[in-house]
Amino acid sequence: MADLLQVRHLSIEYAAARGVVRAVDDVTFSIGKGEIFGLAGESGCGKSTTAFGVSRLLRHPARIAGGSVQLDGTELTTLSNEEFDRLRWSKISIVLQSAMNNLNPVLKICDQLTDAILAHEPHAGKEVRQRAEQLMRLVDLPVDRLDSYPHELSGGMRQRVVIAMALALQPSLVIMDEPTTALDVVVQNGIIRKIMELQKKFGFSILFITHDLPLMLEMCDRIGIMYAGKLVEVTSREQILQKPRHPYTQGLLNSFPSLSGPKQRLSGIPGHTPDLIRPPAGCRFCPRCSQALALCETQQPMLMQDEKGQIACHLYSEEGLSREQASAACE
Ligand SMILES: Nc1ncnc2c1ncn2[C@@H]1O[C@H](COP(=O)(O)OP(=O)(O)OP(=O)(O)O)[C@@H](O)[C@H]1O
Repeated sequence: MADLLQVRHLSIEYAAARGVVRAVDDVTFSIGKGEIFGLAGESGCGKSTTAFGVSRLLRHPARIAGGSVQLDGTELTTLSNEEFDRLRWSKISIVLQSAMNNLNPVLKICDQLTDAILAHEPHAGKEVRQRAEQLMRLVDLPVDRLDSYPHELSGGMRQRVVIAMALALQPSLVIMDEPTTALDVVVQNGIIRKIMELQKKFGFSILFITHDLPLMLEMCDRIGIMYAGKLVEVTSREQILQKPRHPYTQGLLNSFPSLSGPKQRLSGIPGHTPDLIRPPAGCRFCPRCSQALALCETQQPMLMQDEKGQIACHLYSEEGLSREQASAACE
């Protein structure tokens, strides 16, 4: 699968009163054309900051401290705001959890949809209303709701409008950060089914962020697991379901009830995430890891590629294994 998005060694910092928070640290991943890629990890691990970095939504005190983000070969981090505005909605769009509350309360839905289209296609003219009607049908909303104001729609309907807006110009990448979290489960299911249907129909790629790991495992082709600003494992849904490798991925999976199979006690992960202003010198997960080697305390594992995906863990590195064997031989 050809890559659509390439994120390379991306680092993002927040200048906080206590010091510099490196919320995203040397993160590298790619998303193929038509692929659904998920980012998972505990609260505060840097998922949203990564998504904001890719979609150029970072605001002071955040800044990109290094790395590159390429969309279809175009470097996004160095584009001027005007240049990026031309790509927003037409190549890359974003659906946030709070987006349904950010619709302009004094504009009818029709005006919000047509404004989005006209901003990129000023000559769309009369057909723009028809395009808005098509978009409403696309997300299963009654066309007469075009003449409603946002407060006249339910939360689920407003989020469908936001999804329609995100798809209005047929972007190649849609970033979805907790797109259904604020909605009840039934409405949530309907919207997720709709997103999947539209993704199949139009073939856009998705960067999907959610705390709902079972949902992510259902939706995504590949998943990146983040811990304390670092990517620790990137692999296929099948690999994660069958044999998660990183101890953190294993812990994360054990924190959620299984979708199938017998009921099991959830074990969770003891301890808490480190302070990102002063992260541990070695592996950031080491203080919470039941499988840690001596090396893990002092040396940060690199993200390595192998046939199963990418993993940053000394349990899978040659150096980690050889030291382990050497110390076992001494005992
Ligand atoms: N404005 C800010 N100033 C300082 N630190 C910030 C700021 N915004 C976020 N952070 C820190 O950056 C880190 C990453 O936050 P981010 O919101 O990206 O994580 P997340 O994984 O998306 O979390 P959640 O799942 O809760 O949304 C956290 O440690 C957070 O405290």
